[in-house]
Amino acid sequence: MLVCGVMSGTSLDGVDVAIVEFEMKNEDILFNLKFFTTVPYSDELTERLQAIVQPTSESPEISSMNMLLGETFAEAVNQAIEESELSKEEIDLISSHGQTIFHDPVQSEKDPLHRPNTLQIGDISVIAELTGITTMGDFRTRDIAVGGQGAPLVPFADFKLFRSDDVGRILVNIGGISNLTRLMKSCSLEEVIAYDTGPGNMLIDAFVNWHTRGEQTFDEDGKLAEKGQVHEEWLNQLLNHPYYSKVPPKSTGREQFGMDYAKSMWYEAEKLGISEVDRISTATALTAYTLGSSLRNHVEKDGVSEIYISGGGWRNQYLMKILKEQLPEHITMESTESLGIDSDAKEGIVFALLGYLGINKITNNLPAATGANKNVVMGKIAW
Ligand SMILES: Nc1ncnc2c1ncn2[C@@H]1O[C@H](COP(=O)(O)OP(=O)(O)OP(=O)(O)O)[C@@H](O)[C@H]1O
Ligand SMILES: CC(=O)N[C@H]1[C@@H]2OC[C@@H](O2)[C@@H](O)[C@@H]1O[C@H](C)C(=O)O
Repeated sequence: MLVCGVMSGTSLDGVDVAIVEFEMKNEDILFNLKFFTTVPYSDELTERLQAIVQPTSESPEISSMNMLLGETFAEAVNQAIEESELSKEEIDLISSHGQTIFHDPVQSEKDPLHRPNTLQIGDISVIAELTGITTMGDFRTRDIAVGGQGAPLVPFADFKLFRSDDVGRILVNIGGISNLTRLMKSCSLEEVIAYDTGPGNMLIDAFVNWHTRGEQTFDEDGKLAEKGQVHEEWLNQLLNHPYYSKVPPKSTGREQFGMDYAKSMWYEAEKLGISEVDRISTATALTAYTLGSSLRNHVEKDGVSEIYISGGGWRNQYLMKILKEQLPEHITMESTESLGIDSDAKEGIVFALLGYLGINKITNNLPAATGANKNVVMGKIAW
């Protein structure tokens, strides 16, 4: 079966399209990435989305953006199919994550009418109509409906694709947020541990944007962070954020580590007289330390010896250098490319897999990672 996975992450910079062939062999799922591309959003679209992901955004804008993103995703898929030289008739399914606009998966204790919720937009009916291909999407709500956090969803696919009978592994993705999946040697699905560790590139991107007055949107290869000094005292204050000491399963996003938090950090640093470049170094260290301390917890007690990184953070060489310094020397840290998976394509492949399972009515959530009270088939379909 050929599935086109469509992923648009928290960085709001574009949409990834991965065309993947799947085959079920006994218990194993075999996959073959046929084509991958990233279609960047226009600057205007990124700006609009940055406004829409704020909790103050209004329903008319969100509702209209739902339709516009449906069109954007459909165009990206049509372009990918054309470039891949496959024909539309060969593609059995589009599986689209959508763009997360809001994620609030914990029941409020104060408001009895509040409900755990998550919202991914980019309407699947529009995608199905403009591509002519059956489309699946809106995965997370089904997991929330059974008491889960609706995130992270990647660990289920990590288990299916990377679990080994020879070695314990941790898969890490550093996108806007960082997350990890721990797969002990020969582990069962129930033994998987996975959670968001905290910020990934999100704070670094915001700081670089402000420092360069909008000229740069990220710290290319970590060059700016490398120039500065980590401000240890401020870093220690930042490490007191309550999210880091929460016990998994846990997930986070812009609601905790987005623009409001970045702004409060930036002004706090200004008051403390910390230079802009040192703020970028310290934000980079915050990502490395929080991820590093979570990794250490697992490598030491769970017999893990291999760590594989995906997501844009892999390209931030300074971040990777200080992350490596956090780990015991015998641990190998490589990109998922060494497992045969392009690190940028990984999330697209994962959503193609979740759709492949969903359309075959096979459960595709992982209660151990999301906290759900049962296994369910996530995803809605537009034929
Ligand atoms: N050459 C580079 N040097 C440093 N950082 C980079 C480089 N290339 C990409 N990045 C970082 O990677 C980010 C994009 O990562 P990615 O595409 O994995 O995020 P995402 O999928 O949107 O997020 P998430 O996985 O959290 O949903 C950019 O915002 C940037 O910070
Ligand atoms: C609600 C939401 O979109 N969460 C994203 C986000 O980006 C990274 C992290 O926060 C993770 O929890 C999740 O995405 C990946 C794809 C996941 O569900 O595993």
